[in-house]
Amino acid sequence: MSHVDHEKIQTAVTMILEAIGEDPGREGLLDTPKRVARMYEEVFSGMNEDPKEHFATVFGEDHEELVLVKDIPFYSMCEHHLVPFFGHAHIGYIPKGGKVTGLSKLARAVEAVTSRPQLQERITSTVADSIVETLEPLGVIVVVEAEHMCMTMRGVKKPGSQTVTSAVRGAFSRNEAARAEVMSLIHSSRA
Ligand SMILES: Nc1nc2c(ncn2[C@@H]2O[C@H](COP(=O)(O)OP(=O)(O)OP(=O)(O)O)[C@@H](O)[C@H]2O)c(=O)[nH]1
Ligand SMILES: [Zn+2]
Repeated sequence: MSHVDHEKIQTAVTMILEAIGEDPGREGLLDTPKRVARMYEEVFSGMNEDPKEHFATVFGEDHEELVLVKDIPFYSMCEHHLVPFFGHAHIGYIPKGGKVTGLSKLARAVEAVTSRPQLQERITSTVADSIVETLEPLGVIVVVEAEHMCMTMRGVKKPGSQTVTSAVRGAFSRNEAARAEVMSLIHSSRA
């Protein structure tokens, strides 16, 4: 069963089209309310997903050194304007006690958290806290870099501006050198 109410979205989209002076009955718009409902089902597919569930896959690998998955692309919807913001997430953690998770699970957690109306700060801290609560690592650092369409196509209109947020937990919050090392690795292959 779908987790979104398609009929409600269709009614709302029809009303928005009328409100802006469009004719929802014209040919090009006839299926638009249905399409938008399907699109919202897809882009908000993480509404009922707990990112922590992805960290159930744990390997008993004795690696108490940095694991960094960087440049994880994501798309999300800004909760203030319901327009996209998109960019990359970088996740580094230092496992403890053999609790090493599958690399793809870090990207899956990003997918779960970004697939709902969001704030960039909340994406960043939710991913970091999910890792802390499940893998109990020595440290976690999450960096998110994004462009917000509400700042580019409308409003202040500043295309190209990037918002960078970070969340640091455990060893990374106490150790400036460790933090600096991860930041340089994140940006190492950039032009
Ligand atoms: N902190 C934070 N702010 C965000 C995010 N996405 C969008 N915003 C901001 O949310 C704010 C909403 O401000 P409001 O004054 O309520 O709305 P507005 O009149 O549409 O604001 P403008 O965008 O300045 O035109 C704007 O400053 C957006 O840039 C986000 O992920 N984090
Ligand atoms: Zn916005």
